[in-house]
Amino acid sequence: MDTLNKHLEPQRPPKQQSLLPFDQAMVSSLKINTGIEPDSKRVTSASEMTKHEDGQYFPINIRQVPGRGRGFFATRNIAQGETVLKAAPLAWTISEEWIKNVCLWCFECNYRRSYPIKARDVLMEATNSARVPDSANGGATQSNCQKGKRAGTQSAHYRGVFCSEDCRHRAVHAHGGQAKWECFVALFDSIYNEARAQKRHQNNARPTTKTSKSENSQPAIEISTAASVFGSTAEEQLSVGLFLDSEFDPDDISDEQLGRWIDMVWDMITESQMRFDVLLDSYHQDIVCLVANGLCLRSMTPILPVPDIEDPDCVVSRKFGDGDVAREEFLENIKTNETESLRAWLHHLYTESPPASGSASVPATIAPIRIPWKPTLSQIAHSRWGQAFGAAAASYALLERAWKTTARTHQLNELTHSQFRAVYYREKANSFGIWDPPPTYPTWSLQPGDNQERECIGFAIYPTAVYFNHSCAPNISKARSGRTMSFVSNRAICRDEELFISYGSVTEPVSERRSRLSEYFFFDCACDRCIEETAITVSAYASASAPAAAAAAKLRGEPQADV
Ligand SMILES: C[S@@+](CC[C@H](N)C(=O)[O-])C[C@H]1O[C@@H](n2cnc3c(N)ncnc32)[C@H](O)[C@@H]1O
Repeated sequence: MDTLNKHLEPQRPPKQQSLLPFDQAMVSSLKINTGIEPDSKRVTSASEMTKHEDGQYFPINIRQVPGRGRGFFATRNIAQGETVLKAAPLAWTISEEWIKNVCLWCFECNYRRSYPIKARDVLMEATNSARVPDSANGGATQSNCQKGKRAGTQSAHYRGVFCSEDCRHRAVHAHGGQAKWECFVALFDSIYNEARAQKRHQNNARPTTKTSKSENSQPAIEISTAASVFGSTAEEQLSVGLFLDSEFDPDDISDEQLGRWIDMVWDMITESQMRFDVLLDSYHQDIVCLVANGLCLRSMTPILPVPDIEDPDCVVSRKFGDGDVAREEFLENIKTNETESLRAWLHHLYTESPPASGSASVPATIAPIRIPWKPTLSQIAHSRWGQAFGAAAASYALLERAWKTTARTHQLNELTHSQFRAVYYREKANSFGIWDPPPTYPTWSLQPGDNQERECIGFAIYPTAVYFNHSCAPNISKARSGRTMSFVSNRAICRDEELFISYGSVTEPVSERRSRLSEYFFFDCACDRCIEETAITVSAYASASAPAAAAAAKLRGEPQADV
């Protein structure tokens, strides 16, 4: 979404993010049980729900929109500057770069010095009752963990901090108490340890396998690995028929088929125990931490009923828990973009700009024609999808190793690739970058250069806020105060109007905006501004390019003539 920003692949992303209509089958596949018992104290009962001072809930509800899935709509007229939603994060992570300077709970950033209260202090508190004062540490205490480290026990790499005891207590409580917090910190520690070990290994061996941040980067997955994965898949797994049929049309393949094919590839990888020696960049390491946090938190929250979007009192219309912000306790309802990303790439593969005669400059996104061909393995591995897939597989490999290490000392069930993917592709598509200084209304405008003045200090998923669709002329702006994200109207909005944020900068020409959204968020933007500007763009070509005009008509939802 806005900052959904930081979700570009494979390099550390510029700006943004993505969701499918809710699928009941997905819920079952998501009943993640990591072995941590649900904490009944965390259930928010209906009686605990509070209303705004004026007795109103947030003035929004969710409706289905043709071509865009679900979206937020105004349930009454909204004045400019009104807060339409305040959301609390369900899962979050602070980037390693800022880990000692940003409070793990309130996201307060102190660039000048590290905060004194360490996440690990909490971890060791229960297991080592004796704590010694540390006069050199601003009055904070030094745990036996640190003493143990000097005594030669396994070194700890996770350096998360809190700005105050209050924040520490809130975080421990939110994670389900001391024992679960210890498990959570131990898991993060293992992730950091694994990542460092991998870095050392790579530096000693072949530094060239590093995931590059540049545009024409090395594939995140090595060609030889890709060949063994995609080779057998492409040749042998005919049930889906991907890549083999010269008449292949990506639109003829259902989500279910694509999903089966993806499942198959993941099964092959895990069954072959293929080792992904891909060095993850810091962005992907952040995402692994976010997924770990999501899996841990997910495992300790009760399975709540899925909201009925036709119900005017559905979950996002309420405000409850955690002060005065809306909080939804589950991830199931969030849209995954796993199959969408594959479909988008297939489209990219099988479409091409029309021939040069009179229409060379028509943007490819609005004038597709099919070119039947079969991509080579190298093309697959080098493709945006191949790279994204490689990064996902390497992320899973890293998390799985860390998970196993943690399971030796903490109660964790085995992690499966389905559980990982269910969280990974939801969080990756829907999380917001946490920018510092925080965006504040009304100055936050996402003009070019805005983000250059800010640091992306981490990522967070706000499940109540994932229903905002994108518009290149948004009527909602974001503002962050601590960990709370507020959504504020930037103009008067009429009852029943859809509410939009922008998933990044909206100042570029229409073709650039649309290809960026397509490339990184896997959708063809169907916002009013794009439709209007595309129609204008296309009318200039209309006489020369019938396919372009037809594509624009398709975009506008008009009946289509054959192209
Ligand atoms: C963060 S989600 C928004 C909620 C989503 N519509 C749902 O049903 O859950 C982003 C996804 O919504 C859809 N979407 C958002 N804005 C869109 C737009 N302007 N045009 C077309 N699809 C859009 C895309 O499928 C995108 O991946």
